[in-house]
Amino acid sequence: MTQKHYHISLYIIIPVIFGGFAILASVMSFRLTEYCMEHHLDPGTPAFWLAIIIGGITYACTLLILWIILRPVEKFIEETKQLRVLSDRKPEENKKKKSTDKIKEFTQVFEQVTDVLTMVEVRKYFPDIIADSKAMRGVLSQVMKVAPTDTTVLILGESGTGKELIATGIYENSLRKDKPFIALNCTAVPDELWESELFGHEKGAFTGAIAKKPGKFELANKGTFFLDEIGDMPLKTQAKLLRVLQEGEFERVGGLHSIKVDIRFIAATNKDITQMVEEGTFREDLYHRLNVFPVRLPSLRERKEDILVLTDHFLQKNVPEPAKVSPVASQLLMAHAWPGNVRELQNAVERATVMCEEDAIQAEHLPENVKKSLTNQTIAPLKELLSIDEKLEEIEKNLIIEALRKGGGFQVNAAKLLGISPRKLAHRIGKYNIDPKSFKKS
Ligand SMILES: Nc1ncnc2c1ncn2[C@@H]1O[C@H](COP(=O)(O)OP(=O)(O)OP(=O)(O)O)[C@@H](O)[C@H]1O
Repeated sequence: MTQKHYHISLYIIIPVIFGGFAILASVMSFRLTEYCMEHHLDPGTPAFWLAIIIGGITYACTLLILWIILRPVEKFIEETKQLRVLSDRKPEENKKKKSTDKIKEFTQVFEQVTDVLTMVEVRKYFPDIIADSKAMRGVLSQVMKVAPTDTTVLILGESGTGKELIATGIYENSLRKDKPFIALNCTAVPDELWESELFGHEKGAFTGAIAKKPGKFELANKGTFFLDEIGDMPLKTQAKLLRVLQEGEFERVGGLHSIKVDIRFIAATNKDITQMVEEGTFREDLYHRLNVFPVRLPSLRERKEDILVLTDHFLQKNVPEPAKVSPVASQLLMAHAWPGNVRELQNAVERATVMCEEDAIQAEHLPENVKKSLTNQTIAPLKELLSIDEKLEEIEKNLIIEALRKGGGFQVNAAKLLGISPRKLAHRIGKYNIDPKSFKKS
């Protein structure tokens, strides 16, 4: 005989049990009072004992339910706290916390687990993208959601922030990953070639059209079309692109019949496209068609936690036995504003690798503008540092970030490197809003 299993939600069971107790208590008190009145007895003493009994049973049931629910959670917390990847505190500190603030402890471990899982997810699905910072992981979790759909994505971000890398990541995690990926850099197309580049042409359509040629739209059919630097597309071409986006059809230059296509579009720009719309240099209707799922990539200045991880990544990419980065060089890399973002960093690391003949990259191996970055902080574009205190704070913040990275994200290690107590370090981490978890290696 097959056994049937019924799964009832705890949200139903627990209210039913406690509701049942409340009803039972009311019915029994009513009956008791009725009985006492019929027999001319004082209901005070029996009511007191009834309350004690029902209270005791409810208390025991609550304990049992809590034990059943919390036992696996506590086991999970205990086991995960043993993992090196999660524990950034000494065991004694963990014990102290456990007895005083259990909810806080649970929340902290759950947050750490989620953090590590997102890092693992990022590395699994985007192996070429280094994204340890919270900001970038947030972007990638958005990208993960949109990748397997056919939704049009508009990637915004300064030059060198990795827009092309993200577009490739979307394609590789999409349902069209076995179909063509056609990329077109809109800055690279001369004005007179736009039409034949996109739509292709028939033989004899114009002088020099000696044979029929398919355009990018035709090549991208059933696949993905990445329009890089879309802000540089001429207005005339924008109108034609809009038709393909809306109706999925076009004609070859010199052609008479329409060709239907099924394309997933990804566009990217480093320009302020809303301002372009306001100025009339970008079509508003096309902007709305493209802006279905905008993804904004933060500049490297906004995710300083990624700088040294990216540096290590590029060092490992260049040579089999990569050099280390000296503390002073790390400090300079952290202090630079990186207007050219990841691309500029990549070039600086490549140059340093060539220049460096020792086992550690020193300040002198870095480009001139990076070497000057600590002094340049007086005119740092984002923060407009005015006073010496602000400059010192920025340097202190950078030193903490560097120590956290070296200490693998463990505050105890970082505090030792900095020669301060973990308590002081925790205070400063809070002050500068640094996320120590993002320095942990999964
Ligand atoms: N998160 C990252 N991890 C690893 N490499 C990165 C990352 N972001 C960017 N890069 C590298 O930096 C370089 C520039 O990236 P990419 O071309 O994608 O930037 P972009 O935003 O498209 O630049 P542009 O606007 O100038 O076209 C590439 O070599 C890319 O591999």
